[in-house]
Amino acid sequence: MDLSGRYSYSPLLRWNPQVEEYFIRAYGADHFSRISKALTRPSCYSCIRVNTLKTTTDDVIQKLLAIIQNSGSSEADVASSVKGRLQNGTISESQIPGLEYVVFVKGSGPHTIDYGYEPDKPPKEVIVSRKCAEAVLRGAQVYVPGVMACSSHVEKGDVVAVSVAVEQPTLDGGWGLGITRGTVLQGSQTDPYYFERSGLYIGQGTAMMSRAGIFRASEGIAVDMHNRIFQLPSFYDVLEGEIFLQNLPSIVTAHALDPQKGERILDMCAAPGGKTTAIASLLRDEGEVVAVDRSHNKVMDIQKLAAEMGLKCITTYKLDALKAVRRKNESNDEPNMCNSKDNNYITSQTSDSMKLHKEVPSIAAEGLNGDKSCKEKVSNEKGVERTYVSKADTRKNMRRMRNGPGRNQCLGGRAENSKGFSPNSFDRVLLDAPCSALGLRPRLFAAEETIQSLRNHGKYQRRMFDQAVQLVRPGGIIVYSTCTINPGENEALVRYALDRYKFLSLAPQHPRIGGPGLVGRYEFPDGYVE
Ligand SMILES: C[S@@+](CC[C@H](N)C(=O)[O-])C[C@H]1O[C@@H](n2cnc3c(N)ncnc32)[C@H](O)[C@@H]1O
Repeated sequence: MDLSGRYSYSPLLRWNPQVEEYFIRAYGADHFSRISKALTRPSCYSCIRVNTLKTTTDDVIQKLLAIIQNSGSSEADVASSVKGRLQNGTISESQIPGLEYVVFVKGSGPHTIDYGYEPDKPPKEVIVSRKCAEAVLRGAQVYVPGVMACSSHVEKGDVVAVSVAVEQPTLDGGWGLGITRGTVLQGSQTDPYYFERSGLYIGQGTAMMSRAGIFRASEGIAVDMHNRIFQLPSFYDVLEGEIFLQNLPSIVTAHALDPQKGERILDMCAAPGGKTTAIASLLRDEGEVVAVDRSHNKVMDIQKLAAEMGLKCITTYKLDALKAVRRKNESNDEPNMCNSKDNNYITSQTSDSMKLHKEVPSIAAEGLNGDKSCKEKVSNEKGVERTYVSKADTRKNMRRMRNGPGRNQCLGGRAENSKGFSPNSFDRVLLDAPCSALGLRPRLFAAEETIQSLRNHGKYQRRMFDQAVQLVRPGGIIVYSTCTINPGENEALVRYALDRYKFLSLAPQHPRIGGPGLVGRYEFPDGYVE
């Protein structure tokens, strides 16, 4: 029997049938099929944003080359782990105008792997969960919790083939993983998911524990992946504070916002802070970036990243972006709504500005003729005075000062609560909205999203956008971005914004990477028109 197809990597992404039909209608069958296939693979480039406040692009390239060559670098330990993965890699400075501080490192793949199959002597195997496999495809190792099943008699040091169990249809019409953790594999067709795992082999590795150890331990590396389908460099812990690994569309999003020194910027859904720190760097740390997120722990992550990158102009708050506009009775300021009739906005829309990057589409909505009054409020000081802190929070803070940090404040820091901000109080607002994330890759399963769940994302995003519009000053800029391919969360939001807020218009964006956005309409079976 020819089993070369079985021990290969040729996944087919599963979608909810209605969602698939909707995307095919939006993109066309061929284009959607290419998108769907591309989503199953990692990007062949790693993208590094250089922290130009601490170092230079040339310096980073030199250091990375030194690490690869393992030439007396103080990061020798890391070097040895990076080296193997970078042998085929090339490092280059971005040629995109304005993005000279971005470095690309090329990976390779997909590679064909010889799993050593011989008739009647199948290789020893490990099955991992889908999430684990997606991480492995991005360059991670196989950690103990990700292992679902393992051949009998696997000992430490054995070479194992690694495949993935992807969700399958269940009898009740849903999707499930019908495999019990700890299952013993026989290498035969009676193994769980035997046929379903055909074409889902993601590489070969060395078992770091015996089979018993893998299922007894609660943490640690189970399989050291030495032979991968995709070889991507891993820069975990390398040049900390000097570089930040970030997808190119995220870097472009910060550029689209075009922050200017001294401005006051709001990042409405900021954690873990990738775009916040990109904006602060573009400001050269001069101005104020107010970064909010609704999760306390995630706000702490932003603080940690800002400290690591040496950025001081970032102020963080825990805040629900749906309540980002301070209520009138909590403010002394008279709200100066930017949609008041007195504001004489000019709407200019060019077809050019509809060319949105698909992975992270963004619009810059600009009121061209607004007043710039909020500029003078900007300083490099923390913007605590601009946010309302309740009496309860003040009491809590005093208690904390007396008693020291609580369990959640183990870093010594804390996330200040905010009750929101005054209307028109920001020069620019980034709304990097929570979304269906259907543009993130590699992805091995996509059928969990339904038409209804996609529509709910859209509703949530529109409510957030309604807040963003109020917070930006007349003449200011809003950038909206997602990491999904769902037009209902991208182009449809842009349509909503322009229809509902006549004073908004699309603004040019630099740099512009990718093609134009989609134009059209879709009528759902329930009559809903998008
Ligand atoms: C796409 S991620 C943001 C990524 C971030 N901008 C970056 O570049 O690192 C979306 C974030 O929105 C946050 N979020 C979701 N709902 C929120 C809400 N109602 N208010 C504030 N943040 C929210 C999530 O906690 C998550 O961190």
